[in-house]
Amino acid sequence: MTFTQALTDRTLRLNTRLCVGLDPRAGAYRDAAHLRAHTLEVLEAAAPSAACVKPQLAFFEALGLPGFALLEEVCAAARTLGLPVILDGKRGDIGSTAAAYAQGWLGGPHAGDALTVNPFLGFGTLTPFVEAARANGGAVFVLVKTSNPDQADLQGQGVSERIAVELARLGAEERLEAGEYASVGAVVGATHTGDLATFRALMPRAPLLLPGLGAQGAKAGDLAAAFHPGGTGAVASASRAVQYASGLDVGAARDAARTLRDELNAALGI
Ligand SMILES: O=C(O)c1cc(=O)[nH]c(=O)n1[C@@H]1O[C@H](COP(=O)(O)O)[C@@H](O)[C@H]1O
Repeated sequence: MTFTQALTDRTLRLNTRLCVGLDPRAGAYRDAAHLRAHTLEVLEAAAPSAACVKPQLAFFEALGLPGFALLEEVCAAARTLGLPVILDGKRGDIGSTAAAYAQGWLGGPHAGDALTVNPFLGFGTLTPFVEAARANGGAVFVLVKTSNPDQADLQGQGVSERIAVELARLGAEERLEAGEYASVGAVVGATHTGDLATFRALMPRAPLLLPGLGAQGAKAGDLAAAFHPGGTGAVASASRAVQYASGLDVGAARDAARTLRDELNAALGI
């Protein structure tokens, strides 16, 4: 099963459109062992409410080599729990370097996972990522309009819509059954509620990743326009609002994930 098939399957089977972000902050823990234990505990606690999990690579890179070992453990645990993995790396570079990123994060041990990708260097630089995703049953989520207020400096609506049109074109190259999504997805900040219907319409076959739920102010009740009827085609993502819902209380993380899942479903009338 490909990443997008697994995501849709879990969304419908568990009735959840929540992506749980894992952004373990070293400063929140006594030591590396504490960080590791808490991160794995949160993953397990939130999993029943999650359609997928999104480790942010920056927080693992910040830990040096032990961070890479922990990332492998997180990915393995997610697989055991049946959770598709989106590696949030926002990678992008000239084509030859992009190929190395694609090999590292969409091939080998990460085959079948998805990766967030930055299109700033041009549409041609997406090719190695898209090819690796297609070859390995994975997916890419390309930044279209990010959740942060500063995005407006460079991401005018015209730019974001141009990216969306290109992603739709790439998605249309794939032969899909009814209800299936392409391996080329898009990141649209959940904070841009007024734009969700536009991007949904521009990219009918793209799975959408909507980050910004919770800590950045986006509300589950405002995101219905990003979904297709039946509640497929998008996942909304929260990191701090789950992992640190109440300090390091794992029960609170479990409850927060459940609540966000339920709020997303309520907004869709599901
Ligand atoms: O690609 C992402 O996931 C992403 C895109 C975006 O536009 N905004 C955004 O916040 N993110 C990531 O989503 C996570 C948001 O974290 P919280 O604000 O704690 O939920 C971080 O890991 C960000 O790097």
